[in-house]
Amino acid sequence: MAHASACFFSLPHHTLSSSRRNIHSSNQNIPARPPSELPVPIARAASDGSVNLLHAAKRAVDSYVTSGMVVGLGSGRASFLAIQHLGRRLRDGSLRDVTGIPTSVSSASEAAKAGIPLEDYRDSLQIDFAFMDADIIEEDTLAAVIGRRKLEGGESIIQEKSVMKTASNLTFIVPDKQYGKGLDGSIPVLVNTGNWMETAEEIDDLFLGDAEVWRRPTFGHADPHGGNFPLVTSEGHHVLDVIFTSPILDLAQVAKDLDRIDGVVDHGVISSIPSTAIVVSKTGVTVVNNIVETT
Ligand SMILES: O=C(CO)[C@H](O)[C@H](O)COP(=O)(O)O
Repeated sequence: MAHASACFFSLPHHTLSSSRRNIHSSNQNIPARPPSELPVPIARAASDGSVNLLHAAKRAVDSYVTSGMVVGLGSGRASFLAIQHLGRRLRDGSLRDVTGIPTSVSSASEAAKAGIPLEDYRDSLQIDFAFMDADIIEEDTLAAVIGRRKLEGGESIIQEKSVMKTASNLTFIVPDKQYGKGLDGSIPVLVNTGNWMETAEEIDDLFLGDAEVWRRPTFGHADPHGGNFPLVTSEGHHVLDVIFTSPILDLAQVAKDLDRIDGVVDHGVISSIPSTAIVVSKTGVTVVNNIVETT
């Protein structure tokens, strides 16, 4: 089984000229069968929208993966469904010669179970397509936040972002309640451990009144200092959760502001790259993109 490499390099950002950016959305609702027509366990799932999560995961694979591709395998519930579907398509022979690049230890393990041939991420890789769950997606820009979840050893926001930025084509899968404008909640920020408190104070000053900054604990009691067991990631960083209590109006700007602070290594915002979002609701899925149209 391939393990995610801990060695990452700084990769070129894809840039979008804002004047050329043409955001459009296509409402492609896949009608869901009414729960009454479905077998009982699926009917139960339908009522909470998880059948549509499966539709979205299948759609990410069926619309974008073709034989011979190198595919970045995301992390999270929908990504794991997509990994399982990709494994099934490889087993039934409708797809061939696909190589998976896991974004995390858990996606590597899910892919190994699904029988997907894997390679570790490396700087020189060409990744044709990647899919990923997101914690939130900003409407229109499709800037995303990842990494709110508990990191279960070996997980790496840096690795996940490297795979996503390298992919020629990127699709997020997100529930509709996590898609919109002015969403709030936390943004994880990776910081050097030595001067973490100064870094935390600078971030606190930057977002004064809009956010609180808490160091993430490994387990147990949490407080602004990270409790008795503050988390140190596999790459040796602390995670500061910048918890926005006011709506975040411009995620790309938040990312730029964070990038300027000494001691900040990376963060969970991914912005300004061409991407598609498959937005999942109880009634279906909607596909939205921010792809630049060249004329
Ligand atoms: O951080 C993330 C990926 O890096 C995802 O946002 C996270 O895994 C979401 O998980 P789920 O969709 O299962 O709630």
